[in-house]
Amino acid sequence: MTSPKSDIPGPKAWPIFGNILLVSQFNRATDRKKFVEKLTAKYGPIFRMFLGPYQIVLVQGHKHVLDVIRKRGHDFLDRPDFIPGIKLARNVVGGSGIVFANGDEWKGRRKFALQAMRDFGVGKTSLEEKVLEEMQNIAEDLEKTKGAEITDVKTMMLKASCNIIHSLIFGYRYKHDNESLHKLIKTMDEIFSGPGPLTASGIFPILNVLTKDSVRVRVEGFTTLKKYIDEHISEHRESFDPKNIRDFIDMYLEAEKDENERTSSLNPGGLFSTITDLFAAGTDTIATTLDWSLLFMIQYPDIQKRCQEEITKVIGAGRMVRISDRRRLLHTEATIMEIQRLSNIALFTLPHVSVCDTTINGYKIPKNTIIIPSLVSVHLDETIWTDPTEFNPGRFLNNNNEIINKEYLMPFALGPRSCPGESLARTELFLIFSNLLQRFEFSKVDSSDILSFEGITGITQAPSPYRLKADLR
Ligand code: HEM
Repeated sequence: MTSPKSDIPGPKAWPIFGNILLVSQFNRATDRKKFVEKLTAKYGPIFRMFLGPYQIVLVQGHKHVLDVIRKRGHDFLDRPDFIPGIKLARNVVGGSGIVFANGDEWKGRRKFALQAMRDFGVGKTSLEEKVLEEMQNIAEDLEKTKGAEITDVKTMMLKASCNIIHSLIFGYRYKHDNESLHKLIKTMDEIFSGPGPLTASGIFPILNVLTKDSVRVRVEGFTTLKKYIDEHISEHRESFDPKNIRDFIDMYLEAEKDENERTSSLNPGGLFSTITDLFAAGTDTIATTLDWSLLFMIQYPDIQKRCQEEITKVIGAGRMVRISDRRRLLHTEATIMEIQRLSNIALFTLPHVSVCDTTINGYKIPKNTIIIPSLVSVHLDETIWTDPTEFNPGRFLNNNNEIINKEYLMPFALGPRSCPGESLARTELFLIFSNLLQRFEFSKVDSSDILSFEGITGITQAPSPYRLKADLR
């Protein structure tokens, strides 16, 4: 039995198992950034590991990341749907959604989701009203704290981000104290907070027997979620009126009538898995970014004040900030950009796969190699940014206060697999962040509190626990 071969630098790989322990450690590391830094110091910015027979190549630095995701994005278009753990998840869910789909299924569902977001959301007053309603609820939750210590910003934000997706998909929202909303958030967390499919149990699913409890919790979570979604689909089928398309499900039911669409991508399994993907990708990401935002604001009160002064000058206190104000709130916009650059809630893109034999920086990359482009390596690349670890929103503004330097800011990735929720996410982040600063002054509970900006790797890269207080301005 021989070891797997590759001309890309990387640790010694064993027959059959490759570097299975190392890859599992990578996926389970709570500080994945540091984990990768250690390997980079040894093997350089492009290195490989083997998960059993599958080669995984980590790609770092702006030049190579851009090459892989944008310039030659179509050579690295697929997801690793050949990994047994991903196949298994697809069978449990009954379809592959968008995130882990390939080929026509992926194309059809991604196109459909983008269209649905355009029809029901982005750029529409209806979405703006939905986000502002959630913002109003967050403000009420904050007001109730009456300036006392707050330790769980994320849960507060999750209620809002989950409600926005819920409303786009199912047509209605919950009050923030509603039990069903809390249950839905908890179920999502149970399903998605594990280490993902690129682990030992992802290629040898039999190992799941050893981690029975976490698998049971996940399967129970999926069953609960499936029941919830199925009930909504049945209700929608009964009350469906083609003249009044209310939400994402109605749109899907309309498209599903077309035989060609149904046989390719828009089948019932596809509907369930696509809804699951949109919740999974669109809830935690927004809440975590908002969590980081407030952490940065209490660490940098001068920058918070700069945004507040801008908001007061341009809008005043008499009305809420609207999306049409964005072009006039450039300091606030630059601050959000800098928060995204430094928080790196997605350290890496999702795994890509080479669809043909190709190369990266002269290294041979055979077809079906798993590629992990590092977004954090671009956001902290010293050849692009001056003092990359410094929090400085001014780097995104020129002397005329115009936005600059955005081409290397890529929290949503770039290219054909980039985040289809980017416009929705940017709308949510801008409206919630600016309206929060308009109303509240955020500060440390005790001025001697020392805050950590290292982050903890989970579904996304989240801030370490911190406390803050919110006072009405
Ligand atoms: C701050 C918020 C968000 C960030 C930073 C973010 C970031 C990302 C990143 C880095 C990817 C991987 C791209 C790649 O593999 O090359 C991705 C994929 C994806 N995102 Fe987002 N995202 C956010 C919010 C959302 C929202 C609100 C939605 C939808 C409602 C969404 C839906 C998706 C989907 C469906 C994919 C998979 C795309 C595909 O495979 O074609 N995301 N996102």
